[in-house]
Amino acid sequence: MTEKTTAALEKLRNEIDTVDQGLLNLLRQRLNLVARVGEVKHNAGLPIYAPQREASMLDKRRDEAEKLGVSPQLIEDILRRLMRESYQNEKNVGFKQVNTDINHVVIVGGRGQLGDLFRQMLSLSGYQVHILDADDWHLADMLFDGVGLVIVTVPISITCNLIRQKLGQLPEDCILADLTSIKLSPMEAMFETHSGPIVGFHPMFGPDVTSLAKQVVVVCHGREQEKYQWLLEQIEIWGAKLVEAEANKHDEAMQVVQALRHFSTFIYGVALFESKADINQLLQFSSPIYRLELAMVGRLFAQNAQLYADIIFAQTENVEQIEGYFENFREGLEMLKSGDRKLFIEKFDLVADWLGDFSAQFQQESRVMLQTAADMKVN
Ligand SMILES: O=C(O)C(=O)C[C@]1(C(=O)O)C=C[C@@H](O)C=C1
Repeated sequence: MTEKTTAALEKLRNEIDTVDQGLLNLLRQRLNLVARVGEVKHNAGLPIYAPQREASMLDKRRDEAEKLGVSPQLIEDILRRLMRESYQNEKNVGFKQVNTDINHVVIVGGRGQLGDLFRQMLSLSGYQVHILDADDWHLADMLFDGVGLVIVTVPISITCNLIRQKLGQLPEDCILADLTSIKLSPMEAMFETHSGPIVGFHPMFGPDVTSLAKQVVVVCHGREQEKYQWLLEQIEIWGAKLVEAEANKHDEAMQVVQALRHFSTFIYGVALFESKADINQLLQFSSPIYRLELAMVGRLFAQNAQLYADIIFAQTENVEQIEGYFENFREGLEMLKSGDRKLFIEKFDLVADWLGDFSAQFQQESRVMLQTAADMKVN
């Protein structure tokens, strides 16, 4: 069925079209300027992400919007979206190479998604990168000859053995780094195996990101930081934020952030499957927040089972965390069975108090996400 219209409406729509075309031309102009910014940053070795510039620009545009009777949130949303585009475009120019003296780089496990992302970023920065994957070990001696940096990014379950068994003969001054999502045991393995510079990283994002701008990379310092300082600077030029952590503290946090989270999502998927839920129908009746929930579940099962098994089975402490969670569930179920609404409300208030200002912050963040999810809907 065609939508109803009137002559007056069509006239106004024509004017809107003209304004939107004007916006398009302005976008083109902005993209051209951003491309030039990319060149300048590339030559000067400046990071792709400039948080202070973003904050001051957003402040000014919000003030100006208010004076024009435009919602400040509207201009902020638009500019944030445009800046996401900028990260992408500035990346295409490549990045300044911080260390031009380093010999070639070898990524062990470089055909995995994360390895490939690091290969891309290092290549875009002018480094000579070689991949060493499961089938390439016959080339190892040749590739390790004179190597300046070795990055290990293989499944967690084989990381430590691989380091101990295969990386004992690296050149003394070669930097040995890993990208494993737990840090204590790989760091121990690297310390035992290699006597030169060592550093552990955990990139806190999926390999499907299009730019590293604003992404967090955890760094666990190992040995001879002065020798790998350039690599930290290089990662910052890619736009990522480095967060320093001690390996054991990092691993403790991962029990909650990764193992508990992914395990709950996994069980939720299992429950949907066991109850033979009709996903189409659920989607039809879903509120925006439930759509996000399904997106989280769907995203997990769209990926590699081995990867999630690796994360969930990585630390024995994960079992304790999950057992604790199971106990909370059991108590919650008792409360439900006995119809104890009072207890529910008491617990609810307790948690809300404990979250404090974070609840308001998370509510605001989720509001933006829900609105974005609603914008994506076509009918
Ligand atoms: O001004 C810069 O440094 C830019 O790279 C441009 C721009 C933008 O699109 O306005 C993009 C990324 C930065 O984080 C800040 C601003």
